[in-house]
Amino acid sequence: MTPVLEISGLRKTYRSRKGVRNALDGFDMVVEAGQVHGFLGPNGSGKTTTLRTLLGLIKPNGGRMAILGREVPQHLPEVAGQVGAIVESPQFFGNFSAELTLSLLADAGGVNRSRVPAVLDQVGLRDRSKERVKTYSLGMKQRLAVASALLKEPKLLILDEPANGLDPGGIREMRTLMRDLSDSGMTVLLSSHILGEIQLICDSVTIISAGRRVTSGSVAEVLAQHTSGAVRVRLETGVDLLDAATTLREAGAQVTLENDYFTVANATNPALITKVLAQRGVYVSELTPVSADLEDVFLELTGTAPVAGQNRQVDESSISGAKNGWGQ
Ligand SMILES: Nc1ncnc2c1ncn2[C@@H]1O[C@H](COP(=O)(O)OP(=O)(O)OP(=O)(O)O)[C@@H](O)[C@H]1O
Repeated sequence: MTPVLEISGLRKTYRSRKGVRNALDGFDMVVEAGQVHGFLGPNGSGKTTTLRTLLGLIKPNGGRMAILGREVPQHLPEVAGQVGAIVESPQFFGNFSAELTLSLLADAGGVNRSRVPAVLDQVGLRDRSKERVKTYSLGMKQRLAVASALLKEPKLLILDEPANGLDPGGIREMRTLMRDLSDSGMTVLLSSHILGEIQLICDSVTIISAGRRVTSGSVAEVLAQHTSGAVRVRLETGVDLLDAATTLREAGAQVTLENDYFTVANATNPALITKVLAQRGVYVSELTPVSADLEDVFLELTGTAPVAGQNRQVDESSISGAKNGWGQ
């Protein structure tokens, strides 16, 4: 099936009196149909530039982009009707109700007003739709913004930081809304730096750093590729943890002592731990991989600066294997 969104080798250079900045340095991204796709990156990594370029608001310096199989910006007029986007926080008139706001937006966009109650239902604002927008919480205003993007029944919905500034309740509502939209068959591209949320909401992710993709895939794949590599070790009760840790350290392991267990970093061959300890008559009662969360992966990957002028994506770089079982 044709991906809903394909970007390859996208470049954008900003020139100012202070010099030249490569905001996008050969960026690649693919979003498959029906996914809620998280677009993650630290501040200034190029997320907004990517989304604005995709929507024809900025002219790229190179690369290729396609939405629903059509090259953009050349064919943007043909696909624009199938893309809903909120890239900058929309401003609403506080004295208008949500219903009036959406009705006027429907008129302006050539959409039948009969869509208004439907989108109000979709975002859960039907009950409050006759109240003035200035009485709304930030979360409700965000949902109104999403409602405005849903008026034309898009196949692809692009949201830049939709959970920004929301309290936990607002984030939960936004999360439910994203899932409901995805269940209805829509593809959602969500830029965010709220990693826990992305992990909960998204099926797949692309992580960008310094204008390049540093990893992509399903959330599970990304986490699996970047397990912390550490294992947690518990020993039989009564065994001296410090002694056992010293034994492992002497054998070359990186050991961190905790209260009633220790962790061994980069343990590519955990059997080595049991073997070294058993040779000293110490037996392991538990050996568990320490799982990484998206935040660990994000920090690890976005901390790796891409090499200037090198065009390939960072996740295509070769990763050198562990040599001695301790990952060193
Ligand atoms: N109009 C501009 N002129 C010059 N530089 C710009 C311009 N817009 C963005 N940049 C620079 O391009 C880089 C990418 O910015 P962009 O806004 O795309 O990042 P972002 O990932 O969306 O960041 P944030 O999460 O802070 O919104 C940054 O270094 C930014 O300072």
